[in-house]
Formats: sequence, structure tokens, C-alpha cells
Amino acid sequence: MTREMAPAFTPEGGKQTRRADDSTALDVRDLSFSYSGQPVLESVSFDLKAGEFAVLLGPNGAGKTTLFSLITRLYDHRQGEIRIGGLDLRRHSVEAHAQMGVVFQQPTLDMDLTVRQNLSYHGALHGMTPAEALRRASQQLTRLEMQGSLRLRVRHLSGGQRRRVEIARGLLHEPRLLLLDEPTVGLDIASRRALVEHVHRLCREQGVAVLWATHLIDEVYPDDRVIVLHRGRVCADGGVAELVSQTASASIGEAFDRLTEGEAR
Ligand SMILES: Nc1ncnc2c1ncn2[C@@H]1O[C@H](COP(=O)(O)OP(=O)(O)OP(=O)(O)O)[C@@H](O)[C@H]1O
Repeated sequence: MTREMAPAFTPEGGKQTRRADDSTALDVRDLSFSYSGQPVLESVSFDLKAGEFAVLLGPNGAGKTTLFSLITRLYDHRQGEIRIGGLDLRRHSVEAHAQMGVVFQQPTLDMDLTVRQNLSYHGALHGMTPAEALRRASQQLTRLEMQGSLRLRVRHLSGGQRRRVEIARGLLHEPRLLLLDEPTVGLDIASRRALVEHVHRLCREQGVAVLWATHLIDEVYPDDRVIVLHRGRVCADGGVAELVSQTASASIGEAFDRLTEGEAR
């Protein structure tokens, strides 16, 4: 199939109309957004079940960060609906936020504080006592193979270790949804692989739903669900095998290339 013939796939109709409930961690419905009249997201719809891992795959400029900015309420959405654990983000913003952990594209740890201080501060913001924050921090860090790092200053950690601390922080308040926006930016290949592996495991073991935004095809695992965002629209949503077959491709890389008309390269 030539690139020009590549079809634009949309998620199946049933998925688009299903309402959020307790088993739905994230529900995005007909979400549109513009910067100064310039559309960036157009009628974006998808949902994520409890404990589900999905890759939000899109080339640079597809609208991934804008989507995250709307889900985290850095920007307000006027068109469409976002529900977290069934809670409408506009009407129940505080409760919805309490169910969400975020790792932003740009690191946000305080470099001059220790890991423990960074995590304690986050715990306090979520109403935890210092003892509770420490207990949960130790638990999360152990899961991420970062036990023993509590007393270290963030400045002295590697890029991959800092990212893991950010993930531990994002999970400290035991959210049902974890959003990661291009979390491997700036990491070497080994650290990237380790991070992808860690987050898949956390998803399986802790039942947290994960939305992992990336433009890097090698971060997609064979069993992942992939939501392809292209020029502000969801142009495909399904398992790797499904997308490969729908696009008559030999690999998910080729499928991504076809779905994004070569912009992914
Ligand atoms: N604050 C802003 N004002 C105006 N336009 C913006 C703003 N932020 C992003 N854009 C534009 O919106 C589009 C989507 O950008 P966005 O950062 O959401 O995409 P992305 O998929 O996250 O890309 P990347 O992988 O490069 O971060 C781009 O065309 C970008 O130039």
C-alpha cells in the first residue's frame, strides 16, 4: 500500500459512546482545543480502563502535551468532556486531581533537596503526615529499584534515576491514573528501556492506569494499546497487532508511518 493510500482509522463507535464509571480511569469525549483560533485538538475521544496501559503515540506537534495540559487543567477546556474515575474535571476538579499522578515532559524536582524532601513535600500537599509520606515513598522507591536513595540530593542522581523519583512522586498519593509526557526525553537507551519496563510493571502490579505519551516507536511493547494522535485527531486506537493489520504493515513502525503520512520519521 502506498503512503497516499493509507487509511485514517478511527476508534470503533462503541468505545466512543461508552460513559465513564468506576472501572474507567480516564474518559475523554469530543475534546477540541485551539490556540488563538488555531485548532490543535479536534474531537479527541478515548477512554482508559482501570489498570490499563496505553501509549499516546504522535509525532512532534501532534497535540500530546496540549492534551495533557487539558487533563491536568493547566488549560481549561471549553469543548468536550474529561472525566477521571467518573468525575467531571470541570465540576469536581479537586477530587479528580487527587486521582491523578503526572510526570511532565520537563523535570520538576527540586535539585537542591533530597529525594525524601521532594517526596515529603508532595505528600504534605496531599494531606499525608510525614510518617505516612515516608512509608509510601520507601514503598514506591523500592518498586522502582531506588531504595537507598532517600537521603541523596536529586542533583547527584542520573537522569534515569530522577525520572524514577518523579514517577514515585506521581504515585505517592496512590492515584488511579498516571500520565507521563515523553518521560524518556534526554535519557540514554538503557535508561529508556529500564523506565518503560518499570512503568509496565507498576501498571500490572498496582493496577494504575497509565497514559504514556511519546513519539518514539521503540517504546511501544507488542501487547500495548496504542492511541495514535496525528494533527490533533485520534487516527487509530487499538492493540499493536490490530494497527499493523489494519494498515497492512509489517511492523508498528510502518503502521505509525502510514497513519501519520510520514511525519513520524
Ligand atoms: N502555548 C502555545 N501557543 C500556541 N501554539 C502552541 C502552544 N503550545 C503548543 N502549540 C502548538 O500546538 C501544536 C501542538 O503542540 P503540542 O506541544 O501539544 O504537541 P506535542 O505532540 O506534545 O509535540 P512535542 O512532541 O513536540 O512536544 C503545535 O503546532 C504547537 O506549535
